[in-house]
Amino acid sequence: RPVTDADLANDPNNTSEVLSYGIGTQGQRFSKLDKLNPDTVSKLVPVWAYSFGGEKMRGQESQPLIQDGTIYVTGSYSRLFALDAKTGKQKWTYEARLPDGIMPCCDVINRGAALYDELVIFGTLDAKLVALNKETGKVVWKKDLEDYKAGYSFSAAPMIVKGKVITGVSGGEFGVIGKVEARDAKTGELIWSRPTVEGHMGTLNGKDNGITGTTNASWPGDMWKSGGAATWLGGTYDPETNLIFYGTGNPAPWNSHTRPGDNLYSASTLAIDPDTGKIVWHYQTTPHDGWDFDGVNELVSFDLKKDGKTIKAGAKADRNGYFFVLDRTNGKFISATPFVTKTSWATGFDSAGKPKLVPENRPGAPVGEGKGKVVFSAPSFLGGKNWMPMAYNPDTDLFYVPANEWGMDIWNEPVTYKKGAAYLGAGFTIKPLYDDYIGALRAIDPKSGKIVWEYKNPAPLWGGVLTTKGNLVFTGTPEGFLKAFDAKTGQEVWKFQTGSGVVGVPVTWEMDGEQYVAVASGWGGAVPLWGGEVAKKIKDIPQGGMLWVFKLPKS
Ligand SMILES: O=C(O)c1cc(C(=O)O)c2c(n1)C(=O)C(=O)c1cc(C(=O)O)[nH]c1-2
Ligand SMILES: [Ca+2]
Repeated sequence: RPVTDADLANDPNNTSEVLSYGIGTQGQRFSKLDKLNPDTVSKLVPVWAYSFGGEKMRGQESQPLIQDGTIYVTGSYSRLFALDAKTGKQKWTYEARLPDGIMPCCDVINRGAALYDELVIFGTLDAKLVALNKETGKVVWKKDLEDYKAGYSFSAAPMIVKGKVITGVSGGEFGVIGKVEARDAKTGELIWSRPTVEGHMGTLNGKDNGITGTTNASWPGDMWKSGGAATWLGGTYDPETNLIFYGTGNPAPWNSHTRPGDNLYSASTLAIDPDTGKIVWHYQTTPHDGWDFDGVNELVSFDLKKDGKTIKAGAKADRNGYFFVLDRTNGKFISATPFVTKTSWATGFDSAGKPKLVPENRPGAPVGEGKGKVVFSAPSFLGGKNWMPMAYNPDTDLFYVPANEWGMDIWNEPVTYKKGAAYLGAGFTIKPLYDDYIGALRAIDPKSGKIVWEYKNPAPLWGGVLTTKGNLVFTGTPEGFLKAFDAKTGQEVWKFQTGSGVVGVPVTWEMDGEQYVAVASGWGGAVPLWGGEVAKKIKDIPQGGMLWVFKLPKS
């Protein structure tokens, strides 16, 4: 059965399939299934598991897709697996032949695929987009997103919007130019391209489509030519406003003293017209970022019911430690509240949506050829929240945010741009803030920003979240568990040990009247590579690479 635009629009209501990253393009990660609930979840049992195999046991961040009885799940090293959803029997696999020179910053991960028509589409670490026939696994088309030798890479799940496949790029740590692009999903032909650094020209149907921003005034000199703002996490799409929401990463280099100004459109959320690639509004969560506070986190559409009104809102739990609520029709700031215990870089946000900065907590300018003043900053550059997606439950009216409590020593160093080389101009060591936990799954009331409940986890949380009509919240832990919580109270109601750290994104669906849950297990991602003292603390977590599938039996 081919996947149509109508199927994708209906994804949040179709409980027998999961056709898109986010369980619907709005990204709520809410399932309408309720057979599994706090009363029945103790009966949830594993039915099969599948090994991603070989020596390639590394970070498995993928969200599986389920269509017509088949599971499509990506694995580390740019691999895609099609499996029979009932039995786990392998239908076909695809493995990208990756060149030696790829430069992913943060492990060899992949976050998932997109389904459209007869195709399953995913991106590879050498910055290519590949469309495979979903029945056979044969390549139908393949396109270069960018030049991997310049530091471009790809790790996100693509998104389908009205017949177009929407993608970003990774590479912010190499001074690439971020961009959002739309291609004809059936052919891969480029329709529009929108750079995310002010001063660069967009394209529409092969013609110039206007310079991004008005001028490059928010960047000094030539700094905009290697300005970063990588769109590495992928976006969400809201059919009600017909807008694509895309986050942008850190400005390059990290050393902010090289680039006085706001450095638009880095560390921002952009609202983009899916038909033309024009930026309709933007909101910058960290102006003139100096801490690697990539603003890529997903903007999740929801109805904000406040003061007797219903506002078409969007929420974003940002790497900088603040939970933002915006009017998604126009980008107007509504609120920003901290969702971690310490935000040293800013004391809050004013009513216009500008951060109240703490200037002495910005790492100092390099002194001559030497490093500048070291500051202790919280959150660390790995963020109050990183890539792992939150979930929103319209019944509890709560967001469930996978947060982390950590800080860093950070300092600046001199740096010059060189194509394909790391472009940071900074050094750092990440440190835990508390002895007993780093990770915290927090239930946040979007009306007040208040934390309604929290679950504390010793290791940093690095997996995505799922919530259900059955009053449950699922997420994984690096200690190896997939866990379920009561969505209203936060009480832990179920757990299962998968054998390796869970940094995947769980999904649920129904087959033959039984509710299923699937999650990928396999420790990895940025923490073991960049986590400093935290990485040392958790160095004994075993590697892995498995898809686990569970169900609630009929009897
Ligand atoms: O600026 C970028 O282009 C970029 C890309 C990625 C990526 O593609 O995974 C990460 C980051 N930055 C990053 O800063 C980061 O902390 C990070 C963590 C992870 C991960 O998957 O664990 N990826 C990335
Ligand atoms: Ca980054």
